[in-house]
Amino acid sequence: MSGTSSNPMSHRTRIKICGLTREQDVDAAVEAGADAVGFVLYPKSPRFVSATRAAELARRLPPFVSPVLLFVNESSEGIRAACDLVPAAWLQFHGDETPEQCAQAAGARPWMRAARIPLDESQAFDLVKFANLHEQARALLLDAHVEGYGGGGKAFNWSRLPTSVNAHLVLSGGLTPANVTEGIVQVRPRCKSLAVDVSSGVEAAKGVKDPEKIHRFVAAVRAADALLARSPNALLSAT
Ligand SMILES: O=C(O)c1ccccc1N[C@@H]1O[C@H](COP(=O)(O)O)[C@@H](O)[C@H]1O
Repeated sequence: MSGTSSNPMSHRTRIKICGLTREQDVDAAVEAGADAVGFVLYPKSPRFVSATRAAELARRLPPFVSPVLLFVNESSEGIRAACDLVPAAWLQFHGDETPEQCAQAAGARPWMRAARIPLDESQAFDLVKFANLHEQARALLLDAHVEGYGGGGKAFNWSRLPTSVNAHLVLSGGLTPANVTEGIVQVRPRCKSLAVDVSSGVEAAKGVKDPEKIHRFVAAVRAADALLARSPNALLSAT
């Protein structure tokens, strides 16, 4: 398995803005250039929306901006019902689901699996093994291991990741306009392609996005893309 930093697919970092609950926040994410928007269908989350509400918000999306339905240990009936309401959605499994449960619940739909990476660096996490276990996932989302499963605004140490992972990765966990450029520069050379996912880092309050932070986040992602276009392995070769 080798890293694919020279892969032209990897030259534009995709952006997902997650935890949307309001029309104006969906519009702000689209207007800023998001490729995907996420709806949290986990009742314990402060960003929870029902499947009906997610469908209502998803109907605002223009072509080629994908809705993502985020589940934490949801029943297969619950997942199926939500998918019926938001037919074009990607699925994000962010709980304790097994690879088999994810694949079975998703059926033909594209899905990604959250890997919850310990903040305590004395605890090991084998991402290559995780990728092999989840080979049917279209992407692996890397988040910090926080209480409540996610949306904790905490970043793990990106330099702990293996130098080469044969998977499409979605970097998340505590990303902000101030740190996302560095996150991309650190992680993109290690994988097939990279997207980033942010929730807390572009909020004014839990479940309420700040359009100005969204714009700054997107600008910081584009700055990383420009940096990597000039020097694809800038950070890895310096370490
Ligand atoms: O947003 C939530 O409340 C949430 C709840 C349960 C699981 C995942 C959740 N959000 C996802 O967590 C990561 C990191 O978010 P943050 O940027 O650190 O706030 C992200 O993928 C969210 O989609």
